[in-house]
Amino acid sequence: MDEFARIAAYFTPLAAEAGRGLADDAAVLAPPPGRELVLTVDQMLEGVHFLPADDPALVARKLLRRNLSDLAAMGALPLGYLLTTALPKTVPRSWLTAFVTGLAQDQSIFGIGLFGGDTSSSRTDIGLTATLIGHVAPGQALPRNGARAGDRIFVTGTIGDAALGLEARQGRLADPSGWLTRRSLLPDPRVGLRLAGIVSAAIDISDGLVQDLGHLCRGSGLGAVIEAEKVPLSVEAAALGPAYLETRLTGGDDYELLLAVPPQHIAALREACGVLPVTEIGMFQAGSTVQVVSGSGEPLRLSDLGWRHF
Ligand SMILES: Nc1ncnc2c1ncn2[C@@H]1O[C@H](COP(=O)(O)OP(=O)(O)O)[C@@H](O)[C@H]1O
Ligand SMILES: Cc1ncc(C[n+]2csc(CCOP(=O)(O)OP(=O)(O)O)c2C)c(N)n1
Ligand SMILES: [Mg+2]
Ligand SMILES: [Mg+2]
Ligand SMILES: [Mg+2]
Repeated sequence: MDEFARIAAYFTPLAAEAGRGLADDAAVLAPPPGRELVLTVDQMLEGVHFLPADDPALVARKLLRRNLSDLAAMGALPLGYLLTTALPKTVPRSWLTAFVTGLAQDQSIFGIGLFGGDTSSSRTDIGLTATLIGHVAPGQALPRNGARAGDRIFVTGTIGDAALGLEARQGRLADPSGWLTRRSLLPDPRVGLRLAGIVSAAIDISDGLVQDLGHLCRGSGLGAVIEAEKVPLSVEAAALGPAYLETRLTGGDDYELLLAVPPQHIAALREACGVLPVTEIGMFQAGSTVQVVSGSGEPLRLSDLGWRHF
């Protein structure tokens, strides 16, 4: 099947109205009236972001969800996406069928459609990119640079499951319930929370809690202190014991939100998050470094702060 047959068979059925049946040279999108557009792009590369044997449906969904998480960090709601695929000849049709099934599933869950994309071939590894387009009320996008000294640091959900899940998928630790593996393969982006006017800064955790907190600190011209024992962890992660603390704090792939919250807004934050757990883990302060301390205030030495591409 050549590129054009493949687009028609697999991708045209996923197209949103703005995608014009994938029949024109580009998409034409009418932004929701009175809203600002929010644009983000992230890649999924075989061997870097996913394992060659991973279920293609889950690869597709994680591709969308990693981008949806960036929209969530901006306080934006999603509209749709552009997709690029670079596939080697060896990829069977069954891979593509599963891949588009995953896309369709998350399109329906998150209410998004496909606007268009680009298809090319790859010599060896699979390369995938999604550009998500969302919208936000004018001036309400959540910045990384708005934190103030004294703002409390909150995270959604639990931290560290995905990094442990990757270890499990690579056979380096046991995951009897499958929960850690699930969190590594299929993150839950926190889209739809109404955080504008409540949080002073936001970022999603992709590289690891400590490194991404460093990005908020740099953006806001501050330092921060967090208490390691306060970082929320799942029952499954807790069962592995303290040996995995550093992995949890720096491993990344969490796609939870890390938020700066003025103390007087904490009740409003909890209200906005409803049943989604949010946990206070520390505070912003004058300075420029991220300190991780134990309950007794002892500083923790981390050998690595988080994921970085070379
Ligand atoms: N190759 C690139 N070209 C242009 N902008 C980039 C590139 N890579 C990253 N950025 C921008 O740099 C910032 C940080 O990127 P990144 O670390 O990928 O953020 P995130 O973890 O939220 O995906 C974002 O504003 C992103 O748009
Ligand atoms: C095979 C494999 N190895 C390693 C990882 C872990 N990993 C890869 S990239 C990454 C950080 C997030 O990816 P990045 O491309 O930096 O996304 P962004 O920060 O731009 O959202 C992590 C934790 C993985 N998910 N899969
Ligand atoms: Mg990125
Ligand atoms: Mg991000
Ligand atoms: Mg990154």
